[in-house]
Amino acid sequence: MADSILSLADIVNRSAQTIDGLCRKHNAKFPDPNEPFDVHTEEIRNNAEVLAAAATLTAAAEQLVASVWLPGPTLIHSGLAFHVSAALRVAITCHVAESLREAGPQGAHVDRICEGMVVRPQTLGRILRLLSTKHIFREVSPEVFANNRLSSLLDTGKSVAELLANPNAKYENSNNPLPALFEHSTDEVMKTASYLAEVITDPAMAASDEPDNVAFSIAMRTDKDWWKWAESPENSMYVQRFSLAMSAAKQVMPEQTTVEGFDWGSLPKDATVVDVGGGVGAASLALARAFPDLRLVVQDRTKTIEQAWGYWEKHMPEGIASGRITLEAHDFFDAVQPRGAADVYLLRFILHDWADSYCLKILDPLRKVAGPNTTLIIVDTVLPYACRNSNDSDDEATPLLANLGAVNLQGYLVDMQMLTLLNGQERTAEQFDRLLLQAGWRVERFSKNHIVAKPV
Ligand SMILES: C[S@@+](CC[C@H](N)C(=O)[O-])C[C@H]1O[C@@H](n2cnc3c(N)ncnc32)[C@H](O)[C@@H]1O
Repeated sequence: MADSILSLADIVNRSAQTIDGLCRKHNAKFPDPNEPFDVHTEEIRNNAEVLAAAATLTAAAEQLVASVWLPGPTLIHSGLAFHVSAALRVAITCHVAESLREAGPQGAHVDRICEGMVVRPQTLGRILRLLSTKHIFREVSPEVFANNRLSSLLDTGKSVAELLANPNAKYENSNNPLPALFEHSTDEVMKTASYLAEVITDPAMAASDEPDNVAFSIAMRTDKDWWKWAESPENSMYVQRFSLAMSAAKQVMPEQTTVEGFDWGSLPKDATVVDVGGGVGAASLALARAFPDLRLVVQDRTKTIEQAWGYWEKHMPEGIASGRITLEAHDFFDAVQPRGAADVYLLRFILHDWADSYCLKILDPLRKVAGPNTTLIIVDTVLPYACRNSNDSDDEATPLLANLGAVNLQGYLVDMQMLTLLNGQERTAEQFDRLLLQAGWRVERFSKNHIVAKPV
């Protein structure tokens, strides 16, 4: 057997022993995959040392499977993976996780899960068996399914009776935004992704940076870009779901990371931070709470700023009343930045929505008015290469993929989402360096997905 395979198996084994040792040290039980998700039993997995060992184990185990299992079936699994996505959407629309929560640990027969719904038991049973094979749900006995840790994340917390009475309100007043994220991903995002090959082999579409000339345009039969499409009243169902989906996505990088991602305390008293495309101002709110001396300007599209008034009225009315917080409708493609030379321009999850040519249009007005001490802070995922490069200082002897494969897959999947929905992209550090230099900004440092730049 190849040394690399033995070495991967050894990494899996040693990482598992590390986790076991840490669990004993902290007198904790590692979360049982067959029990529903619960923040208390998850605590040990979030311990930094346990998380690091779990990441190494996951990267090694996934690479081991790809190295050992038959190449044909391995590829077929990737080629047909969309069936798992489609099945996941069915489980959500048929309220299976809620039904199985009500059934308890012994589970429920598929006949019972289907009660009150159009779906046929023999069909849903096949769909749940596929998901159980992917460790989402458990088939506890033939045709009887129960929730497990993964499937319980699909539970909105509502009763099945309530959901059947009003299925369109599934996400209203739910504390769990994950089902909305998965339904958004497995509906319009999945349909959109299926046109990627057509788009990148069509000479006109392939050469286009336009956000209204993408796979999404074909899938949703629209000539509007995502932003204008989302503002159309007939798409309000998608937009509500998307807003909730984004609150789930934000859990991965909460506003607090921006409070910690830069030394805001080093700015002069009363420094002005312009949150360009700041949404309703969630990151600005976190900054305003942590640094009472900052003056914050939240700029976004007119419709978003209309919502922002209610948001600030609820969370920090005194900030608006004192003039410390300014809400401003402003199109970031306008040639003039109305705030002039600010101390900081913050672009949080903005550039990944756009192709380079559009990013330059956003960055140019900021560079024109920037003073010598102005700081530009970009918050976006910085994607590593899948190979080692000359800047890497880590262990070259490890057989693991340089980006840890499965552990960091999400960034590359979101990159595809940006490409197909918006003509946007997640970028590598080198791509950020080049783009920002072209716009007249020099990167000073990269730190935890916060890119700090100064005028050239
Ligand atoms: C991915 S969201 C990021 C929001 C916010 N920065 C955050 O971190 O939560 C992108 C934001 O860009 C805004 N946006 C899109 N096009 C815009 C434009 N032309 N001018 C100003 N804002 C725009 C959207 O309304 C949205 O709030």
